[in-house]
Parts: sequence; C-alpha cells; structure tokens
Amino acid sequence: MTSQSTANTPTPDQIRRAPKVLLHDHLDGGLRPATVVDLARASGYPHLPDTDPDKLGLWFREAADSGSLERYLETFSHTVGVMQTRDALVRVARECAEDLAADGVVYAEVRYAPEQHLEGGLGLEEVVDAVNEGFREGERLAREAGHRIRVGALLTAMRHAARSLEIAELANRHRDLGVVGFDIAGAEAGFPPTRHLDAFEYLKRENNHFTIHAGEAFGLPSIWQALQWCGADRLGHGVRIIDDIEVAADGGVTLGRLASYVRDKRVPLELCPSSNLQTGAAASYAEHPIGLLRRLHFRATVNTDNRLMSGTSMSREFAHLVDAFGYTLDDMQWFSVNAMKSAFIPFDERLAMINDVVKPGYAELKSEWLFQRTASTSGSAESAG
Ligand SMILES: O=c1[nH]cnc2c1ncn2[C@H]1C[C@H](O)[C@@H](CO)O1
Ligand SMILES: [Zn+2]
Repeated sequence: MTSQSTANTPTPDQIRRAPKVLLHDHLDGGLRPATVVDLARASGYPHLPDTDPDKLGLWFREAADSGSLERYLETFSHTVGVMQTRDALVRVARECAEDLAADGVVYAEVRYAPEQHLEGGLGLEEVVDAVNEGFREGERLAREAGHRIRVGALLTAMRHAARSLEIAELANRHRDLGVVGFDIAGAEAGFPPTRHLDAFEYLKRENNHFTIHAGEAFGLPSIWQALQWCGADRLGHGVRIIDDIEVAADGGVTLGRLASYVRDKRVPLELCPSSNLQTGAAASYAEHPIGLLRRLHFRATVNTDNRLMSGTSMSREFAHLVDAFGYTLDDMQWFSVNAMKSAFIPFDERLAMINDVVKPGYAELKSEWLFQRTASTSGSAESAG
C-alpha cells in the first residue's frame, strides 16, 4: 500500500477498534481456512485442493481472483461441501460472529442459502435453527472476550434455482427469530431478478425486507428490475449504477434517471470493493466507484462479501479505502451510520445502535489525539524551559 498519511488518517489499530456495520457478508464465504480443513476431515469430504490451512486460504484467494463472477462462484463448492451437518453449521456461524466481533464489527447481517445445505439430510428449518444457534453462541463468546456484536441472518435463494418462494416463506416464518430478511444471489447474467417476482411480491405483502444482488456482473437493467419490478429495499453491490453517472472533463457530474432515483430515494448500496476487484467489476481500489458515490452522497456502505475468497475483513476493506481515498474516521463513521440506517432491524433499534454504539465509538477514537497532543505539548513546554 502507498500511504498518504495525514494527521487525520486512522491507524490500523483505530480502524480495527472503530465500530463497523456490515450488511453484506456470506456465511459460506467467510470460513476460517483451518475450519474448512477440519470439517472436510470430519465429514470425509475428499475434494479440497489443499489440506494445509495457509495454502488452502491462498488457493481460495487466487481461484476467486478470476475476473469473472461465474468462476469466482465455483470456489463455493468446497465451503458449501463441508457445511452439510448441523454441527458444521453451528461451528461456522459461531466462528463467523466471533471473527467479526474481534474485527470491531458491532452489527452484521450475514447471508447464506439454506437450500445449499440439505445434502446431509437436514431440512430447511434445521439449517436455519443451526445457523441461528451458532450466531447466538458466537455473540455470547464475543461478549466474554470483551466485544459486543449483534448478528442477524438473511436467507438467500439461488437465482438459477426455483426455490425462491419457499425460501422467502422460510425467512418470513423465522422473522423475529434471528432472520431479518431475504436475498437472491448467484450468477447474475441470464438470471434476472424478475424470475423471482412471486417471492418478492409475497415478502412485500408480508411487510418483510429484502435485498437483491444486482449491478455486479450485469449492469443497469438488473438494478432497474431489482428496484422497479421487484421493490428491493437495498442493492447487493449495485456498483454498476456508475454506468448511469457521467463525469465531464471539467468535473461536472450528470446523473441519469436511474442513478437519480437511487440517490434521491436513499437506496442503500452494499458495496464490496475487494470482491469487485476479483470479479472484474472494478480495476483498482483507487478507481472503485465508491469514491465518486461517497462524494455524491449516495447511501453507500462498505462490505466484505466473502472474507475467505478475498482474504479480507471489514478493517482491511476500510484500510484499502483509507489508502486510496484518504478517508478519515469521519468518513468511516459516515459509512457505518449509513449501514446502520439501512439495516433490516426495527427503526428504534437502529437509532439506538447509531446513538449509543456507533457515534460514541467514533467520538472516543476521535478524542484520542487530544490527549496525545497534550502529552507532547507539555513535553516540549518543559524542555523549552
Ligand atoms: O458476490 C456475489 N455475487 C453473487 N452471488 C454470490 C456472491 N458471493 C457469494 N455468492 C453466492 C455463493 C454462495 O454459495 C451463495 C450463498 O451465500 O451466494
Ligand atoms: Zn454477495
């Protein structure tokens, strides 16, 4: 990394301690490499490309670095392959909550596709119960280790499959029981969100919440359908909204109708910088549309997508953005408040998280320099005699 260090640049330690809010993270994309190895051994899964955790972690990052969403998604066969028993699901969810909490995440919505975890004989309900149990255990262990985190689940339906209504009903049944919303994921090109209109219409009738992976590997038509046909509350990625924004040579900016709608309606964008670099949606951190979208005050949020496949964490995503755009703790707070405002939990709880957790956390970090300066000023005053 090239560092454009300024007095306002948060240190790596401050980035980690800053309260962060995560809306887009896949459970099956965030396993510890050592856990993949353990679970494969326990279940007799024979297809792992490596059984050394370090080498396996590297393999995931490199294999996912393919420049195409389709090839990126192939790597999930190994994580999904070892997440087919109740014990495996509980463990993966528990470690997920612990890892996020240790990284300073205070609120997370973590998604997974229950339909992909039935090969060992579990039913859909059992999958959801196991993952919820793991999240609750992880929250408790994190609290014992001095971290506070709250984790909600999003149930994903795979967009190439035909179970979305069933999964939407599952999400609705588990509402207020650890599941806060619904999503569709998988290859985007050729699988428009309108294929799943019945699921979205059902959820709207139930006053439930959903996000849609859109505008990642496919552009504006996918975003337009997700919003105007399906009624998505948020956009998973949505990064290609940039295609509807023109920046003139003199720096003047013109928004098309769709980009204006997204900004005017405060549609949350679940942006995932590292993931986009791997699937070819952006060329570098410095060129990632998040820079422009933040300047134009879109409801932008920062997310990990798949911590294993990208070898990342929320702190690492922010460290890259600090490096690329010179972001300060105020920028980090802005992204975190945006994300908290866009969460699927009730309004009063979001407000309390913002006012009682996120803002005080940043205030604490921002005040640290005052005491450092007092110390060094008094030191120099003394030496000046
Ligand atoms: O970034 C993504 N785009 C589309 N689909 C994705 C992405 N990351 C993960 N998935 C898929 C693969 C997982 O098995 C599934 C459920 O988490 O969601
Ligand atoms: Zn995703």
